[in-house]
Amino acid sequence: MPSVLKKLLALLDTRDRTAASVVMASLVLVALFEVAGIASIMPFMAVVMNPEIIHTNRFLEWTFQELGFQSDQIYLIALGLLVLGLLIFGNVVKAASMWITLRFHNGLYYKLARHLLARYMSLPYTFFLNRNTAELSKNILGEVQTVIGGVLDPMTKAISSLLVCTAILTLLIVVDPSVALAIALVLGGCYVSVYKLVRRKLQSIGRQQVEANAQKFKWASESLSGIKDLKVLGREHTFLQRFSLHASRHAHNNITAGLISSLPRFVLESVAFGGILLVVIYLVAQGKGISQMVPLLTLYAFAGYRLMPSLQELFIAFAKLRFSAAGLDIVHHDLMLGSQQPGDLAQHLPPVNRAPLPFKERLELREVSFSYEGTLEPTLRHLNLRVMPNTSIGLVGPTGCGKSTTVDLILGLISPSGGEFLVDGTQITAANIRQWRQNVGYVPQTIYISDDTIARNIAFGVPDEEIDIAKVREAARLAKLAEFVENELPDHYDTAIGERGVRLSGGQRQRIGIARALYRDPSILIMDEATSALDGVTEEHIMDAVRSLSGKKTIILIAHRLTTVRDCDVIYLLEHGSIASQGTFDELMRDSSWFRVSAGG
Ligand SMILES: Nc1ncnc2c1ncn2[C@@H]1O[C@H](COP(=O)(O)OP(=O)(O)OP(=O)(O)O)[C@@H](O)[C@H]1O
Repeated sequence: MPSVLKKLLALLDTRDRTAASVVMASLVLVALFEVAGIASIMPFMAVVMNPEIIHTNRFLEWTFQELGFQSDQIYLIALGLLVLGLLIFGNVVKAASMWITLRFHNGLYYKLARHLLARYMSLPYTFFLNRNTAELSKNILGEVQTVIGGVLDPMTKAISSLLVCTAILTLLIVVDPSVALAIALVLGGCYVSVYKLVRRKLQSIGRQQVEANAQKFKWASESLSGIKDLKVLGREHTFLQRFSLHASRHAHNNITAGLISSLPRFVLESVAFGGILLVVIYLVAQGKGISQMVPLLTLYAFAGYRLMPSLQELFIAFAKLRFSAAGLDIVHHDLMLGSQQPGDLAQHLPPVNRAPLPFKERLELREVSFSYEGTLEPTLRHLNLRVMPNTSIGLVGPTGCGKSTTVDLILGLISPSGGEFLVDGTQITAANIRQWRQNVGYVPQTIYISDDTIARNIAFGVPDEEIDIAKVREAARLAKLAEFVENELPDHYDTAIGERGVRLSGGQRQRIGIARALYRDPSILIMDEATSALDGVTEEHIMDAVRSLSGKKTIILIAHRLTTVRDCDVIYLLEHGSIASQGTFDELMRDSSWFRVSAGG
């Protein structure tokens, strides 16, 4: 349990800790009012049973005289109203404390989820090559919820219940130490024994729950994103079964945890009821009269009425903490990824606008090697490549030879494990990569389309008020998309195109990708198989547009169809991760047999 507290505290910054202290202070107040409410019942009942006390008790007599009461009856009514007032005010304090707690918990939920998303986004691209994105979404949405609902909330409740229990028990000890001790031992002993019995089980199903939850998210997400293939192959049932397996395990674990949490209540209710009977027998045996017994019994009954739920809440809180600790482990671990501090994320996400890194002389990959994590053979080996500004180069080669990996390196998504990536002699590192990328427009093999309008998809990620519609149109014109958008779509650039662009054809999606890359008028345009989904005529149109940029922009083209790279100034032929040959189209036709065969000549 101390490690849970340590991890939770590590997630809080100074402001959160101050807020937590305010919550704690409010909980102490609640406990004090709780006990004051209970404590005031006994004297009140004693006075009701025997109004003579008003004059025999020095304090009561003093208040009677000082406040000028006319009769015992009026005094009794006033005393009753005072007790009622105390109870009502206690409940007002409780409501205020609940409000403070809710604000703290929900504020922290928002903050942790935001921090976790920011943390993931600040991590290098290679991190995402090894992690399932459905699992990451689950951590941001589900596990952060577990930290709040399963750790912070029960912890607050445990502290509050502990305070209330201690306050009530102190009161009972003041009134009658032996009975109070017996109550504490019986009730406390029952809960502690049950907790000891079930805590391992709770911890183990808690761990299973994290895994079941991750699998649930994964299969739900994969069933829906792969729906087209599933339908065609008729495999919906298999995916549904995979989802159901984990979803039902998740439900079962929840049932077990819920049952374990409420089990002691039933036992304890009988024990407590029996306890009251025992107290009566004990008092009768001591020869106490009814007028002495009623106030004391009222106190015990009321104390029990308050103590039992608090004890039960304390138990549930501990059970929940055990069950949810694994979720906290995940959030704590992932928030610390790549850093020691969870609170410094704003610095990790690079600033949006920085001047582009100058590219005036040459881009150079020098003796570059690269290996993916978990692979035996390096993907790139001693690769040397030079690109001069405003020239066009083509990257060709057999499938799997490392073309996309080379482009990822130029984009700074991965870093070379050997050799150097230089621009005008400056090494590209994490410190200047954002500035370098300001120069680059990139069209990948598969275009990510967001469930949004055409304009927002072209000016991707630009805040609405900053979208330059003239630039959107120009980019669409260059990507041969303008005619379709302006003549065929009902709302033109404001037409929504559905999740992942389901309302578009493959070629249209590809053209959105090209327009997106051109929107900010980059000085370097990198196209990775960007036209392979297009028909020959459209490809020719787009390549015409690309050719019209030659001499004005640096162009790097990856293409399977060698005619696409025909007009490039230099074509690099990659084989097994290094440059096997380079030259113009005609030179490679002359020198490379692979090139000749691929070109069909
Ligand atoms: N994330 C990854 N983890 C491990 N290996 C990878 C990863 N991505 C690519 N590879 C491997 O690296 C090699 C080069 O891949 P790359 O995508 O760069 O080739 P390519 O020349 O672009 O291929 P294609 O023409 O088929 O697109 C391949 O053998 C591939 O299996």
